[in-house]
Amino acid sequence: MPNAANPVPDQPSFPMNVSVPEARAMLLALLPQPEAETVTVSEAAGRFLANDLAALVSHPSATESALDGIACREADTLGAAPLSPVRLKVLGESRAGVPYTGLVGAGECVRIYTGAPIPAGTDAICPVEQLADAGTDAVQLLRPASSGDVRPEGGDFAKGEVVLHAGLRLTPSRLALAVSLGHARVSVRRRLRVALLSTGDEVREPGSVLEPGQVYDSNRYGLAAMIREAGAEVLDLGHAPDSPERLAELIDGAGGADVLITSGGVSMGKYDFMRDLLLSQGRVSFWKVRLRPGGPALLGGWRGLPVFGLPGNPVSSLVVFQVIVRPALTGEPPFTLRLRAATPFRALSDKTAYWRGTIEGGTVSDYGKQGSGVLRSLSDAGALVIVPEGEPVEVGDEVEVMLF
Ligand SMILES: Nc1nc2c(c(=O)[nH]1)N[C@H]1C(S)=C(S)[C@@H](COP(=O)(O)OP(=O)(O)OC[C@H]3O[C@@H](n4cnc5c(N)ncnc54)[C@H](O)[C@@H]3O)O[C@H]1N2
Ligand code: MOO
Repeated sequence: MPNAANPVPDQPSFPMNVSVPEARAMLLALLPQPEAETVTVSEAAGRFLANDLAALVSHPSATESALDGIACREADTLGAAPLSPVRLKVLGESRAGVPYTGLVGAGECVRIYTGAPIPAGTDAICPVEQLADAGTDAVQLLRPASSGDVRPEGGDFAKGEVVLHAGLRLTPSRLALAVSLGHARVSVRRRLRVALLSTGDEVREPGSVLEPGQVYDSNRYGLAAMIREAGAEVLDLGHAPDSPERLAELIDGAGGADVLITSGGVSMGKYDFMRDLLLSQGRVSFWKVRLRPGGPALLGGWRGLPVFGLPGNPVSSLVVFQVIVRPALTGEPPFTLRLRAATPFRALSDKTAYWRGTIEGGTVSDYGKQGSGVLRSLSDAGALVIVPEGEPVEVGDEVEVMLF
């Protein structure tokens, strides 16, 4: 039945009840590919690579020791044991950055430190813990030296090898890798500019005094943090009251953004203006996605600007961001793992459910309070359990889980 307050057209001009993958793909199709820019590696943290990165050097740059000890010939040390130690003559030392340049022969060794190149003629390491002192010029090995404690030149990557691929996000470990490949500056995509607007007469700034029925604008702050975590820039448009005119004015202020994300006002109530505003002055690409929480999500456009309308319920807005918007902004599919269910999880007949779950001992349990207004469920539970349409989960079943 159409709702008299905010009727849904009998024959809507836009798709309704799209699937989660369809919603992601439709949003992705509206986002621009930001230009490439060259920045220093310090500035590149969290950005997306525009080009493949090849190694400018090999790592290790020489065959080197993984331990502090001595470098020698493995064949000389076979059979070494505490009761039958092998004695080797010490010729000198090899330090990281200051290699030993001579040749090591049979019955000889060189003191060596972690990361130092192994001298010519040697192929194995014996750590200091397995050496007995035999004066300044000799050592006794209490066990054979091992070629496994040698790191071969280029064993991590070889000069010229493509190690990081275009599109990858420079996480801290990848940034460290880019530096170790020899890059001081890298070509990355400009950060997407995401305008953010929350709506609703009852929504108030943190720090203000609430009247009954009012709520703090938790969505806008949570979403801003999630946008930044996704590697994008936030253009904070603040908060709009339930007035289509004021909403339109504020949306017009999103100039220069690549996409606008709004919170609230997408459902069926008399004061839910987002859909009709886009229909009358912009366009609607879809309304409603087959997921819970977050079913009333909306995608459309406003004078060339893509607009994604998140539902106002606090859990719904953050979950829809994580499940649909983040993958489109980052190009990364959501990271999921499979765990056994320690409790049953209910299925919905026509929607994928993202129930809050608690992970313990390698299993996941129903958090219990699954209401879309129970914001603390996301913080307490820490996981979203993905239950496909019409497929209830029994105890012991494997389920797909997103960490949150
Ligand atoms: N008759 C129907 N009613 C509702 C339906 C429906 O299908 N038929 N869908 C429900 C679902 S599901 C959701 S989700 C919500 C989404 O509604 P809106 O996007 O229109 O959100 P609002 O009405 O503006 O607010 C809902 C709720 O969230 C609180 N809120 C809003 N903004 C914020 C904010 N920035 N920070 C914190 N909390 C916020 C708001 O006070 C309300 O309590 O609609 C259901 N209704
Ligand atoms: O999708 Mo709504 O989030 O169920 O409350």
